Amino acid sequence: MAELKLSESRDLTRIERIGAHSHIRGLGLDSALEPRAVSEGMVGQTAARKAAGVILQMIKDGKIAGRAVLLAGQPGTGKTAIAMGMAKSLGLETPFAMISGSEIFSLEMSKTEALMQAFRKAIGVRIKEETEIIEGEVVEVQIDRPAVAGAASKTGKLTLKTTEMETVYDLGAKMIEALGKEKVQSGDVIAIDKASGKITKLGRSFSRSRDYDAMGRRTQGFLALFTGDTGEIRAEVREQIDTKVAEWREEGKADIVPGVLFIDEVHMLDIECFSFLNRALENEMAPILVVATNRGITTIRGTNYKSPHGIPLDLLDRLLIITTQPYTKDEIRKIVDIRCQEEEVETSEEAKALLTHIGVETSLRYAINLITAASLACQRRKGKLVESEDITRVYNLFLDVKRSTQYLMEYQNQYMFNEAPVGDGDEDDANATFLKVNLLQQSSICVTMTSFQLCQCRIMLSGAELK
Ligand SMILES: Nc1ncnc2c1ncn2[C@@H]1O[C@H](COP(=O)(O)OP(=O)(O)OP(=O)(O)O)[C@@H](O)[C@H]1O
Repeated sequence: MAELKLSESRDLTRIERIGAHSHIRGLGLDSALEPRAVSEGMVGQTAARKAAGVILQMIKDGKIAGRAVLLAGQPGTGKTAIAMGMAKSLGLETPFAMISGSEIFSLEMSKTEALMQAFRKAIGVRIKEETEIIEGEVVEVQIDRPAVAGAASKTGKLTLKTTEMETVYDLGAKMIEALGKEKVQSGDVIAIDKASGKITKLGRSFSRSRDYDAMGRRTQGFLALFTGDTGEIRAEVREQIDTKVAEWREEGKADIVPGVLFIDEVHMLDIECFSFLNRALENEMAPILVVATNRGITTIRGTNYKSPHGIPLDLLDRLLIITTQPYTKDEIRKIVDIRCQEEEVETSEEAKALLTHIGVETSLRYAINLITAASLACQRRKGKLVESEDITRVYNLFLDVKRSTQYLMEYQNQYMFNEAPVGDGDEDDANATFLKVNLLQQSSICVTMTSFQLCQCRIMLSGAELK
């Protein structure tokens, strides 16, 4: 029974979720910030990765505040992947906060408060603490037991050996208790924090030649984010925290570490938020703002004006813009390879080639999504290697956007509230134009599809043209 439980719990702990970007481990740059073709899970997109690397260097140097970067590009061209790469390269010491533009509308607080909290999450305070640590190998612990129980508190002696010398320390009741709790015995290697009396067992000494620092002074740093996760924070509380942090900075007890705030889908913000961002970036403690969008020229939310990416021109003017480019077939193939590995799906070369073809004809995301689904299809037929037939099976089960749109166009009359262009005759209607453009874009893709699909597409196109 006990064995069963053990194996059950072991299985449970082995479950690891694989996210859309879990294969990204950095930006894949060398020490001269030159992008390697395939590195740290990153493929291609070299110009954008290099530009992101320069920003990263600026962040690491800590010399700039309030810079903002825009990652702009078509859907699925790796904008979020690059932002994740930046986050991974920064390491744990630099805060990285990530939100999606739409999140700020769904929280129980004002939009600007939500943005303010996101900003503060991306700013770290490193508090420097000088502590005295004694580290060494325990030679002997000697505890004097009081003659009558409870008559007086315990005392004792601890002999600690370092490379240079052996030192005997007098022990008080607190230290004796701490040694007991850690079950410290002769031969253990321990560290004692003199200020708090905390004892940490580092291990056992096998050879007595190890080097230890006795009374070494170390700077212990920790990062405390001065933000709150629960509801609105009153302005006074925020001010009090800021005053305290300013005091610590003056006394040299703390450093401010501006990190990175990444806002994905930035076009979802509205004019008030954009105005807030303009202002917030002026602050000397402001983090680096990285925003991403896949929108073209579109309406700025909250206004009737259109602007590139739906971002007001004054904010756009402050942004360093990095564009991402569509992937080549070869790059898609490499990303498919990496994802198959990441999702632990053994896939035949032929199946990978088919996935690549699908990625080129539909979208990279769709191709990636088919990997795990195809692996399930493979398991069903008790196969060991995902083959083209598995890919074809799931390709027929799950539609990509283009085939789904085709289907919609065909059966639109049977749907509720459809606003498709057929028959309404209004040339200015935005939806109609969008769908028409969509249809026209599909025509080139359909050519490579089956003759049945090609025929369907022609019918639809002629329908759109007829109107
Ligand atoms: N250069 C790359 N190297 C490795 N994987 C990538 C690369 N670019 C994209 N991917 C992967 O492809 C998928 C889609 O990319 P991603 O989500 O980054 O696109 P995006 O540009 O943010 O798209 P959208 O505009 O739709 O948000 C993700 O799983 C991502 O990790």
